[in-house]
Amino acid sequence: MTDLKPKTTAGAVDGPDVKHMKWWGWGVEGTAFHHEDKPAFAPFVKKMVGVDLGSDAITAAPAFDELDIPASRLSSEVASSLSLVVGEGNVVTGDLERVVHTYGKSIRDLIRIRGNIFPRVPDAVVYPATESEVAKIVAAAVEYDLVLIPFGGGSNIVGSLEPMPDEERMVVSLDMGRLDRVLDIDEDGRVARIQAGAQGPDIEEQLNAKGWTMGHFPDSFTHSTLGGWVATRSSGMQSDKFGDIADMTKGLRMVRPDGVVVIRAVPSASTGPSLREMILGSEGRLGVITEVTVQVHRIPEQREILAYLFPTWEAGLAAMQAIAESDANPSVTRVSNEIETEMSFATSKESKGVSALVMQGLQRFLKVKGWDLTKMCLSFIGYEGSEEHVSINQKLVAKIVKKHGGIGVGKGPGVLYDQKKFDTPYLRDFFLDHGGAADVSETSAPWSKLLPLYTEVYAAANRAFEKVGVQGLIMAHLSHSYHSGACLYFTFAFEHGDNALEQYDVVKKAIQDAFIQEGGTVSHHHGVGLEHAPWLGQDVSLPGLALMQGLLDSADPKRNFNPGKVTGK
Ligand SMILES: Cc1cc2nc3c(=O)[nH]c(=O)nc-3n(C[C@H](O)[C@H](O)[C@H](O)COP(=O)(O)OP(=O)(O)OC[C@H]3O[C@@H](n4cnc5c(N)ncnc54)[C@H](O)[C@@H]3O)c2cc1C
Repeated sequence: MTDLKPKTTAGAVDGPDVKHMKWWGWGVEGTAFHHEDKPAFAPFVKKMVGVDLGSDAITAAPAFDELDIPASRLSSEVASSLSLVVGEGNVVTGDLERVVHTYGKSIRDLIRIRGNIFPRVPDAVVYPATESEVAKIVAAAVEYDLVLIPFGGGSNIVGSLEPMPDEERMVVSLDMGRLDRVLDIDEDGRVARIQAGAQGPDIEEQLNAKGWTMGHFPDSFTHSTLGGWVATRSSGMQSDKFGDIADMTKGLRMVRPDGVVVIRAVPSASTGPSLREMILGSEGRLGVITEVTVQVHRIPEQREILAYLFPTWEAGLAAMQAIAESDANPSVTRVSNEIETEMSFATSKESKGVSALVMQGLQRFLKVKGWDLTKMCLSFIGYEGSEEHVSINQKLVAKIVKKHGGIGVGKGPGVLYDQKKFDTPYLRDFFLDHGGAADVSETSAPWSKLLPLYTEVYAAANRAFEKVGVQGLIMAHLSHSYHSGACLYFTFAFEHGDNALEQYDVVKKAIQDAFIQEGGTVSHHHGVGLEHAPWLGQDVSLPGLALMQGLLDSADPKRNFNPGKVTGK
């Protein structure tokens, strides 16, 4: 459990036993990134962005009692009404709880938290335990004209949670964390009914205990919820095999003021415009998702992630496309560009003894083959299923890798990648401590457009770095492959000045503009929130945006449900 004890919160009330991340950053207290055993990391960061990790932290998070948190505006009438529904201990107005529920975890959010920027904070956090309690809170939201913001794990990075700064009405954050159970597994239909507030580890523990897995593993897995995944159209790293959350979601229940929308879990339906699809990605604007029926799979007999190296980024991309076109069916296809590859090696522990010799031998071998090692790209490909399936697929992929000039480097790096995959987010807070800002932007585009898009994103980001006067780093990987194209995931970083938010906005805008200009989408899996809303009209067309706004306006005429998100209105 995260240590959520505030330093000073006059009038704070302890909430129920629901897991939250630390108020100022990613993950749990007491866990942090460090680089003492990674000798190549500090020199890499110094070379790429000029930040000196050897110096003491310069922008550590403030003490909680230094924050200026607007007082709760919850009226005693509304407090009593909500307490009647969920019990007094589950209506929390303490400052710490309200701050934890204000933002997600984007770099904008982290900078604002460290900068003591809290224009509007929820006035209360309410913890329902059942769907009928959710229904009564939804009714209260309409009756008292409250703003209700469903809260999952608070991990989104697009501004999907923050109350609008000029919101005059009372704002209630509806924390779904007590609805965290797998309710039922239909072994014939291979679907499970799961409560929306269940976090990734809750889900997998309960399913694994019965021999099943959902197979949804976003990088934020440890701190995000099923309801949040559905409400943002999330995608996990094994989507090549299991699909995105939109594919996995077969049915759901969503509470609205006029009752519960029930999407039954049938294999496929021809029942007019898809309500299921309308609710996917709705970011709390159409109602509160209480339960989702997802497809599940037997825990595979065998699971392996193998590492490969390609001589260039172009070769790596071409190999991923060829794998997508082939009969192979891997669970993960991922290839990093040369800078991200260098970063991966820089964040590895120093090789010693036999592994150092192997590494040196490999480098000599690749040089003899004519590789320029500064252009080399690291790839991970995952395999899951029966022993036979894994073996056949590894053979199919090996042929494709060879054809594209790559080589296999075995299981070792894949095992490490698999073990460390959920630790990377801690790096951002550490970097921020040292005056560096880092964030991500992701898109998807058809195979034929990926390389031109990649080239333009690089050029646009570098122009933006120059404009704001920083030495910036941008790196990329292909993270999810589809029949028709793939997701490209960019990470950018720079040493920020006093105007970090303005600098960030310039770089982020340059990248998002390039996505749209080059035929990509505004977001492959992070959703829209407030952050991506300015590009939505260009992405879905203006008539498309008007249609979406029409749906939101008619579904929520008084704008009680997370107003402002997705469409910006
Ligand atoms: C370090 C890091 C790594 C990430 N990696 C990935 C990744 O690999 N893949 C990926 O897809 N995303 C990733 N994300 C983004 C984020 O984890 C996802 O957007 C996730 O789906 C959010 O889930 P959550 O439970 O935290 O939702 P929250 O952040 O709490 O909420 C997000 C939105 O969903 C709404 N919502 C939440 N629950 C409900 C509900 N029950 N009913 C209705 N609306 C609801 C909220 O109102 C809000 O609008 C990452 C984020 C970070 C910080």
